[in-house]
Amino acid sequence: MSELPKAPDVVRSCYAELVVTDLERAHWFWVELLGLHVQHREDGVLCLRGSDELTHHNLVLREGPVAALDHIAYRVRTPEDVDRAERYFTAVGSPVRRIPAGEGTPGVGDAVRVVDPLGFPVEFFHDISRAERLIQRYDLKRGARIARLDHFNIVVPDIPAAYRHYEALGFGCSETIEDEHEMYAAWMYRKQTVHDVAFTGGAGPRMHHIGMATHESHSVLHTADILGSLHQEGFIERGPGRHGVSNAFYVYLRDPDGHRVEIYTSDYYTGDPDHETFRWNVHDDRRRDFWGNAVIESWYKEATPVLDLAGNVTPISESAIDESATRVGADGLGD
Ligand SMILES: O=C1C=CC(S(=O)(=O)O)=CC1(O)O
Ligand SMILES: [Fe+2]
Repeated sequence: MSELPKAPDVVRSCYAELVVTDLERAHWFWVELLGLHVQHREDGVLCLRGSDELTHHNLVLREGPVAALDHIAYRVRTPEDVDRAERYFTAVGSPVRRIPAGEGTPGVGDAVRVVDPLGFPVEFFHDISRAERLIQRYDLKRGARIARLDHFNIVVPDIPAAYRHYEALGFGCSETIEDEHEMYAAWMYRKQTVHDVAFTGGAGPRMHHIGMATHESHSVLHTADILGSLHQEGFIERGPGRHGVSNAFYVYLRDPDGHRVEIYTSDYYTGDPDHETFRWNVHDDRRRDFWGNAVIESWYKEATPVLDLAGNVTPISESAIDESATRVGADGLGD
């Protein structure tokens, strides 16, 4: 097989574009409840960001008929890396579309969108509009006090294939869940934290969740308290709790369309060149919740469909393995 072109130099996971069926209802959840800042609004589109985000957005909500992931987006180091992404994904046989500045997502410059080998719609871009510095605008911080987007979690039927794809893009691996036969999950990074992307085993391609970072664990608790106060506790799916993997403090919510979001804080540094992968045994019931709390079935089974470059929902393939069927203490749902 001839040598592949050089992969693009990914800096970080930057934003996701989600299709929502009712933009006003989504505005209530993501802006009024969670406190994301509105950077841009136009007919049927909302561009939102956390307080630490210095570029145009971390989340784009676009009103449409079917709740789905339109694309996830990685920022690359240079404009030339957008060209590299186009060459690389063309060489691996992916559908590729170049999107000139002004013709794609508001605020984003020249970009390339692909359907990657895992079936996910992914954008690579460098140029994006700058935004007002809100890092110390404590007067504007509300709800979950979200700082920035931290990661994407994607559902894939073949975890080793996902691992190989992202390893080829230069991602490191911080943690895995394994046994002597299988890899059940993996967390991979380009920025120097636990992950930019994680893989959950299951029927896919589907989007499991977007992880939004907040600075303090009391903001995670405060998010749950706000929902309780509003008698909207039904939006809480899992947690609050302490993860085994990543050591982060977390709560998972489902938005009005069922899109899952994790409010996440206090993971750790992974930037040394010899950083070693920490491997959890699938039979350790502290792996997903360090206190041994059960992972409810919807967290393993439910996820968001993804669109192809034509905007059609991508069919999914079943997974050969099912972590939730592994009998492990509190969260084994199998026999
Ligand atoms: O961000 C994450 C960190 C850890 C976990 S887990 O539930 O601890 O595996 C899940 C997660 O991928 O959402
Ligand atoms: Fe996560």
